[in-house]
Parts: sequence; C-alpha cells; structure tokens
Amino acid sequence: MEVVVVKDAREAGRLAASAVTALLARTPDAVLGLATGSSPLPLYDELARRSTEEGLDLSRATAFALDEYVGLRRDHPASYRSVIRREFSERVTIDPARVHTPDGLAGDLVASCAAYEDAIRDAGGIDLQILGLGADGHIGFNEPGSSLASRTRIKTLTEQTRRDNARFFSSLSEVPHHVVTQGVGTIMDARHVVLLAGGAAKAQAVHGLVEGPVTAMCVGSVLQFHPHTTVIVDEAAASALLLADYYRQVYDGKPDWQGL
Ligand SMILES: N[C@@H]1[C@@H](O)[C@H](O)[C@@H](COP(=O)(O)O)O[C@@H]1O
Repeated sequence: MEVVVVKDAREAGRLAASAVTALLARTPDAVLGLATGSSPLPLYDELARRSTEEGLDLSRATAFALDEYVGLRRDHPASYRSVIRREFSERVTIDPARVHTPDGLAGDLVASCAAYEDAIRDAGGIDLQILGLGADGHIGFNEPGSSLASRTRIKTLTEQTRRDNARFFSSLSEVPHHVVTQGVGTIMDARHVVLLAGGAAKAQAVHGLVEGPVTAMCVGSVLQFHPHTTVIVDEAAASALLLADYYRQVYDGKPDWQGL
C-alpha cells in the first residue's frame, strides 16, 4: 500500500487524474470503477479539464459505479446515477452507454446485483477503482461488519452514514436506509485501487485503514491485502498516521517513471 500525503484536494485530484491518464494511454479501453461522495469531485473536475483542454480521450473506456441507493428515483439529484452523469459522464468523452450504475429500483434486487457482478466480469474486470472512505472506514457502502469477501448486494446504512449523506438531500428523513453496493471482494478484484480522503473527520478511518488491524470494523483495512492500492490523503486526513513521515520519505524518493 502506498500512502501519498498531498497539500489539498486539488492536488489529490490531479494525482488521481494522472493515474487515470496514464492507464488510458496504456489501455484506451480501460475499465474504471467510480466513486461518489465529495472526495472524488476534484478528480472528476481534473478529468473534465484534461478532456476539454488536453484532448484526454475516454471514448473507448467503460465505467462501473460502486453503489446506489435503493428506492431513490433515477433522476433524483442525489442518486448516484445522477451524480456520476453530472460530475463525470457529461463532462468527458465517455460513451454514456458504457457507464453503469447498480440498479436500486430493480424488481428483483438480488438478480440485479448478480447481473452487475457479471457485467463487471464480462467487461474484463476493473482496471482502476476510485474509492472514497466513510468516517467509519466504509468503502463503497460496505458498512462495519461487512463480509470481507462480499460481492455486490443490498446493505443497510448506519445512522452515522445516513447523517453524513443527508447534506445531499433536503432532509435526513429523505435519505434511504438501503443501498446496493459492490462488495468488498468485488472491490478487492480491481487491479489498482486509488483511495481519496481529506479532512480531519477522516483521520481515524485513514489510520485504521493503513495502520490498524485488518478488521470488518474498519472495512477499508482489508486493502492492506490488496497488491496495488494508492491512498491519497491531505495533511488533516493524515494527522493520525503513525508513520506519516516515513510515507512522505518513500514518496519523495520515488522515481518519476514509476507513476502511482
Ligand atoms: N457511498 C459513498 C462512499 O463511496 C464514499 O466514499 C463516502 C465518503 O464520502 P465523502 O467523500 O463525501 O466524504 O460517502 C458515501 O458513503
């Protein structure tokens, strides 16, 4: 696991965008995994800028979102389908037909979760998975106690996560209780994971993820078993890391050609 401490969210976005750009240069038909929440927004801004100003080409890429609320209408501004469209698909050259979001309105949610797993597999698996981090250590919507081998399925949100996400809704009562999320095992299958976290509210979760024991109580800690994870954090989110100076030293001494 590589930990990169950056100055601010913009720098985090630029660094993550460079990983996406390098991947697309090698593999124009790459499969991206997309996260929602506020942490990846500077990344999507930078991808949009590179598309407009530098000709970054996503026309052959495919994307799969991590999660979706159950029962929320598709065109609700807080649905992850809407967020991914607004922040990503409509601002880059990707074919909208190749941008997938779990279906939180499916009549048969269990079958729809299995179909989502099949679609990821049929696309060749995810090359680069963007992740945020919940204050309780969740990735996707895999709340504490999630099976570390889980696949795409229905989960119940904790009240903490509902409160955290209420800012995207007109009131807390509007936040759904249930979601569909890629499982922890699904995320672990991605070939490269780039996790973005910023702000002091994430400091303990970042410490647990990077330095804590691997435990379903901090689901992100399972990434310690992942062969290629890059954790990009700002100073505040890095503030509880015991080995922060060491991570800085490692990154500063890294040759440019290595990339992320
Ligand atoms: N399902 C999303 C997660 O994928 C995201 O990582 C988390 C953190 O969001 P933020 O980046 O806004 O702190 O929020 C939601 O719970």
